Amino acid sequence: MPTLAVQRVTKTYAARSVRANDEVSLSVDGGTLLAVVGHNGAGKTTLLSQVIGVTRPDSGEITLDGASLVADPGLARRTASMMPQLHAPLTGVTPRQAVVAVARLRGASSRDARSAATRLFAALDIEEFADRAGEKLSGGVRRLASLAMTAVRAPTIVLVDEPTNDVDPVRRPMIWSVLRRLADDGRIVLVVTHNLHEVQQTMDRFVLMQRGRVLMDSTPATVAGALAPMTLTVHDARPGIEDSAPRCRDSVRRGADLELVVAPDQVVAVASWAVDLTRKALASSFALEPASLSRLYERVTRAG
Ligand SMILES: Nc1ncnc2c1ncn2[C@@H]1O[C@H](COP(=O)(O)OP(=O)(O)OP(=O)(O)O)[C@@H](O)[C@H]1O
Repeated sequence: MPTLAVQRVTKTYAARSVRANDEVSLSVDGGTLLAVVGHNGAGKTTLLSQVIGVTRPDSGEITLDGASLVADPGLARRTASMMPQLHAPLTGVTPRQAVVAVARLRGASSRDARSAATRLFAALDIEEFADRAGEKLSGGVRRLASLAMTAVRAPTIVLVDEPTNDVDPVRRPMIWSVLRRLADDGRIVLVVTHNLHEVQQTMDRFVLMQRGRVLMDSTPATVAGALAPMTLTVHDARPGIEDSAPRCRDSVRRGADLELVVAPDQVVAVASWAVDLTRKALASSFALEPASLSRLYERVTRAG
């Protein structure tokens, strides 16, 4: 299996003195679907563009099986394929022409390129748009076509920046299936996304970035195990009611709402307390939710 190693990579954009990546380190093996999550401006795209050799780190090293992608950006571009955050230029070409052309550039015969394109259009359910001029496509279909260009005859590393943006809820799982297949075939797949629910459902591992640094490097399964507590949100909670709450791990005010982190053995007591609050009109309603990556993200980024 190939291994991508990012070692203490730092990048500051001189124009704005922004330290976009600050000693970022991670190691990813082939077969891994890795999510890169974090607030806007956390440095996710900067990390990807250094892996593919478009941006050069100020310091640190990026290697694929020991070979430096920093010293040889040409190697980076040959061994990595990237779907950019912005739409791929599809003006004047159809998705089929674009995907076939990329496959041919990556060494496929004309026949193999055409059948690979057809398979991807079917997998993403965009066959009906495959021969339509790029400028006449909707934003979502253009993004799916861009993903097909990235995935066709993909090299060892696949980098994908916010693939599910503006794609409908029926086709979004198809995107994850295509990415999963790329990883299952032994590739290293890094996906920048803001969709934490999809990360929790589909990814092997995630790194959480904040202000250029890696705050967490974990797996959705670990998070689910470590976060056995539930969250109770009491809406329109009267000031001071937290004093009467049964024992809970943490409580925080969010405007008119009160949020409590509740251990499993306290769920019943806390739920009946919340029912009582609504009966006495001390709160309008409440919601009890299981632990989620979204909750963890909120907590970790607030603290970090
Ligand atoms: N070419 C550039 N020149 C100057 N500053 C830049 C450049 N590209 C990015 N930045 C800055 O570097 C920081 C990290 O940007 P980056 O695009 O890597 O973040 P991101 O995590 O991908 O954000 P988003 O989720 O909004 O896409 C931001 O403060 C951004 O404004």
